[in-house]
Amino acid sequence: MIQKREALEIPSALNQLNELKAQFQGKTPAIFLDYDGCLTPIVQRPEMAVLTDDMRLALQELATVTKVAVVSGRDRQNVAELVQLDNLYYAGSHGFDITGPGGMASEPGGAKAALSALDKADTMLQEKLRQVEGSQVERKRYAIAVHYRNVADDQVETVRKAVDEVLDSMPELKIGLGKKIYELKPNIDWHKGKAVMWLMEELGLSKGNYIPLYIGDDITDEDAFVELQGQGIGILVGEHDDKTAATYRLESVDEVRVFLEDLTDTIKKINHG
Ligand SMILES: O=P(O)(O)OC[C@H]1O[C@H](O[C@H]2O[C@H](CO)[C@@H](O)[C@H](O)[C@H]2O)[C@H](O)[C@@H](O)[C@@H]1O
Repeated sequence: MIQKREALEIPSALNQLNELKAQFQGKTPAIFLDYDGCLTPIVQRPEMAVLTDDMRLALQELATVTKVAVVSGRDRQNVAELVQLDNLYYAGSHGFDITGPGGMASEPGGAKAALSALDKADTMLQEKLRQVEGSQVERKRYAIAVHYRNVADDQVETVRKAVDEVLDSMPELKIGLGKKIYELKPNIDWHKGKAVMWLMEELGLSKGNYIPLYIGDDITDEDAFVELQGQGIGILVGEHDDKTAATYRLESVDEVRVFLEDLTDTIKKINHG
């Protein structure tokens, strides 16, 4: 039975570090990280969310001691270019498009069939929203984010209506919600949680020596928190509009970096017995 609580009811990962690490039970944590709101703060536009050198260094160090994957709603190529580290795994479009070191590349959710619907929806949305000031249509390979962060409050309904109209004519797609975005995604039972478990299997991490640890801030990260209850650790950054299935929380992107730096030292000790 999945447990969900208010974000403020769950303990801080930094305050309860020892308790959290006890759950590793000698296993090495494999690290799965969301990008926006986790590795970079939420900002006005997607192209402004740039990774700091400090965070990049923390990720680089971590990837020398364990497997590290960025699991993002962004386009996979886009997020890989923002992170700029080639020893990480990247799952883009909410886990539909995955690459990793050594030329690893896979699209395990089977989203290719939705490509032409996404192309059509992209064109329709660009057309419908051209007049809505502040709106932004962000095409990813296997999703479209319609941003309304910079849209006047009384125009947000117009954005939603345009999204619903497009979806009405496209059974291949479904809606997803996020922070000031409506997302159009393939209408397939695949999400970040399934992508995490797929990576655990594919990388041979499910055999008992690794425990998955996922950090994220948004509603789409809940699929991963749900998947990991009882078999891993979920950490929510900040809060979103709903209850969470994560078991710990971190306040901010800065706290994520501090936590990851500590984790690198801990994993070094685990790996050296
Ligand atoms: O799964 P994530 O890596 O967290 O990606 C989720 C969405 O993040 C981006 O949008 C969000 O961040 C923007 C920059 O801070 C912000 O302006 C926007 O309001 C947020 O919703 C990204 O642009 C989307 O494609 C991702 O789906």
